[in-house]
Amino acid sequence: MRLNVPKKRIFKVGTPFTRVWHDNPFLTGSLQSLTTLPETKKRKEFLNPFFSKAAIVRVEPSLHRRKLRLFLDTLQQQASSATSTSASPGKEDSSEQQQQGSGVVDFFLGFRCLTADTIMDYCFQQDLNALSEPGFRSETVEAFIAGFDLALVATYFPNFFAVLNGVIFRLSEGVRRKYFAPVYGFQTMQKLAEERLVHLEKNPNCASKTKLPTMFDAMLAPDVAKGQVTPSRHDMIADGCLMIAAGTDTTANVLGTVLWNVTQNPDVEAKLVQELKKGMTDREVVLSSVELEGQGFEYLRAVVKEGLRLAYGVPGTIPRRVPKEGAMLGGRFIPGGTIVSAGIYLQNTDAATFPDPFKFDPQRWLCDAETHAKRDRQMLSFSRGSRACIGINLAYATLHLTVAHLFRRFDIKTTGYTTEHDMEWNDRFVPVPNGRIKGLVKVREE
Ligand code: HEM
Repeated sequence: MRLNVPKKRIFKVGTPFTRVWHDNPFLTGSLQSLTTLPETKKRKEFLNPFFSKAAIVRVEPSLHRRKLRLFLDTLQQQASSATSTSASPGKEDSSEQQQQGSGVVDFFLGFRCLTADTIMDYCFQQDLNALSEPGFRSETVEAFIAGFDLALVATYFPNFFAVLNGVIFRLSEGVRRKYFAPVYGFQTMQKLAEERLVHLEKNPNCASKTKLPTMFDAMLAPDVAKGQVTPSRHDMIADGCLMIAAGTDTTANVLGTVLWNVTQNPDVEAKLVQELKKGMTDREVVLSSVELEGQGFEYLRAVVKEGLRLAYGVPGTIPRRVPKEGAMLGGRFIPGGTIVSAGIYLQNTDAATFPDPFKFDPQRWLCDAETHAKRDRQMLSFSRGSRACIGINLAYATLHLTVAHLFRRFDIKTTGYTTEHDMEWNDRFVPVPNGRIKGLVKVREE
């Protein structure tokens, strides 16, 4: 039952509405698969400190800003090597163009390489080196992307999905890779998480040398006095897969939404660039996310917030089971065990809270405190309550840093390289667009 009203009752701290989970060979055992609050709380005792704001800020210089520099340097090379003849709007294969130094960049892939490398480096202290692949064409990232083709099958036809996996798992790696890319994508995530865990088990002190623990370090060193128990190996690997699956596309989608909408709205772009030029006088300097969350970057934050709203996070259902005694929802009694859901898409486009809801209008976030709080409460992009997104701080840091430096340094033209149709999306658990957002990159004039 899809409900648009009682999200405050369902998505709150200590909610009696439990997560619904269908068995899945990759993610069962992970935080996301835990349905009851006590078991969720136990796992979060390990994970929450790792994803806290303080923890993210602490690693930022060696993580985000390093990855961001790599990303920006690649764009810089593209912009510098562009020739006047090679980049013409409407050419079909802009990834090829990108390799030839035409100045056209496949941002769909670029953003995913950035988010995948950032998340993996943060969680495992080891990334895919995807940002260094020519044209951002990382085979592993492409396999992750293909993985979403199976997400809906896994959600709506879990039994068929289990049988399918059983069959595909028996095939050789080469065959899986060639003919079953979505499954191969998930298997790749599983393998990477496992490799990292094995490495840590064999080298228990390696994190203390770098002072940057991975998410597994906390789990491998439980606080026995607090009654903590290391999750099983299988469950830790599932958590590793979960972080890549949950954080890569979601964050990259917001970046794509922002890039498209800003470049399609000259007034918005002019305002954003004006603010960035004022706050970032030297365009080569990389600021911290804390600086970008301070005074002088209000419009930047409004742009990111509006991008989050219209990227829809997980747009379809985020299902919850009604507690066994039943519940009154929207003035009706709903029997216990019924599966209900409030879709993020419906919440984020509620016309009563967001007038002209499909318009990309960062200005709507620059309002009085009461209206801002009301709009903020209505947004469900990261979900809310006990099962809200655990990666919200990592996501915000990535978004503020990337949007600020991307638009400060580069003038990007998407018209002629990306169409409205490319940007229309389908629900594959996350929104998957028809095409890929591409743009011609030039260094912005001072
Ligand atoms: C803009 C980026 C992101 C958006 C919009 C987003 C959105 C969401 C949403 C809506 C949920 C709840 C899903 C549900 O209830 O079924 C969720 C859960 C989750 N997210 Fe995110 N997410 C983002 C980034 C990240 C990142 C960067 C990470 C970590 C690397 C992450 C890790 C998780 C995890 C582990 C859960 C499961 C929490 C639980 O089961 O209690 N997310 N996210």
